[in-house]
Amino acid sequence: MKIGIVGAGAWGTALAQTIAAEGAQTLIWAREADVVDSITTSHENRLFLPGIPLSPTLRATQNLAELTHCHAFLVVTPAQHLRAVLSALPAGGQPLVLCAKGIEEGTGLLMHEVARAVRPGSPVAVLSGPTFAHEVARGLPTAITLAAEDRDLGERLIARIARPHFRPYYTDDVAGAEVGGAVKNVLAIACGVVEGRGLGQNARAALISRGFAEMTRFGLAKGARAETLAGLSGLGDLVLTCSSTASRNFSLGKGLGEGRSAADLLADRRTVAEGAFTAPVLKAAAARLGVDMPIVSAVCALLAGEASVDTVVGDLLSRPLRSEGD
Ligand SMILES: NC(=O)C1=CN([C@@H]2O[C@H](COP(=O)(O)OP(=O)(O)OC[C@H]3O[C@@H](n4cnc5c(N)ncnc54)[C@H](O)[C@@H]3O)[C@@H](O)[C@H]2O)C=CC1
Ligand SMILES: O=C(CO)COP(=O)(O)O
Repeated sequence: MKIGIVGAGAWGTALAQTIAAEGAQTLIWAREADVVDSITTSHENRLFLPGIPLSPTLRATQNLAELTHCHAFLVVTPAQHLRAVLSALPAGGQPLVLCAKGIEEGTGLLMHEVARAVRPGSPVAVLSGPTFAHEVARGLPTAITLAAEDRDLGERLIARIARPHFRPYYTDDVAGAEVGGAVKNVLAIACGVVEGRGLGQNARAALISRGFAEMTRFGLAKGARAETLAGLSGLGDLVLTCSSTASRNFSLGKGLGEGRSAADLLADRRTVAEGAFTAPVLKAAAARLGVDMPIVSAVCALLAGEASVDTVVGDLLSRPLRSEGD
């Protein structure tokens, strides 16, 4: 199965490197000419994954039509660009493995729902978990969830992309895998705020736990299974991104906690902090479903500049005391 990678940010490059490292010719589509040039001539993605040598068997192109002969696509563009990129992919019913973590602005759709709308003839899978790109690209041990309703497709994809250091685990719970990845980005912003404002490790642990309760409530309302939310793509990724400034979402939150504005922190950046886009869409989706997500709402207020850090923290701390399971 020849796999084409669509999107050459940090994550697309790390996945391409994982596949190409064992000698398979691998083709990656990059939007930027300088990224194509950098991968082709220096075997490095200097813009999005600097300092990590890439396999010479990895070839980059700026022309999506060159991917026509691939048998499956790993689609690794940011969530808000998925629809446009899928529309521009060459026609064909190849399976799509969706790797973005987010919810679409305007529609509130999960990524697999966008893919089904744009390419109804293509089977869909989701790849999501605790996977910092720079670690995967260096060959450090990583486990990840691969979700597909069609078990046979899921197992064929897993057989194709698994490596000794890169272990996909199968589930048929596509919505569950996507909800975890989308929601944890917003919660990572909140944990970054705790770090930036110096609120302590207890507060961070409380946010992870109560954030996970929000993720679970929302996920169950979207038809996800609790076991998926407690797995690699949910709790696993939540713990990773809530613990490290290697996370762009956590770093964004840290800046907010230090008193900088979201507009300032997001201006001119080339890398994506998905939680900033997902937060307001998630808040609206939760309201439609009648799901209470106070931490997500607090992140929205901070991102919109509607309230100070101290105000949103005070509001969270003054909520009525309640049972843990509610
Ligand atoms: N970096 C990581 O460690 C991981 C990232 N992801 C997810 O992968 C997705 C891609 O993130 P990264 O590779 O980290 O991106 P990145 O932040 O490294 O690079 C930005 C990407 O956005 C693309 N882009 C910018 N404007 C665009 C447009 N108009 N149309 C299409 N593409 C455009 C760029 O070409 C580039 O590929 C995100 O949803 C992210 O949450 C998932 C797992 C790990
Ligand atoms: O999703 C990720 C790791 O699993 C990357 O997190 P950030 O997008 O916050 O950097």
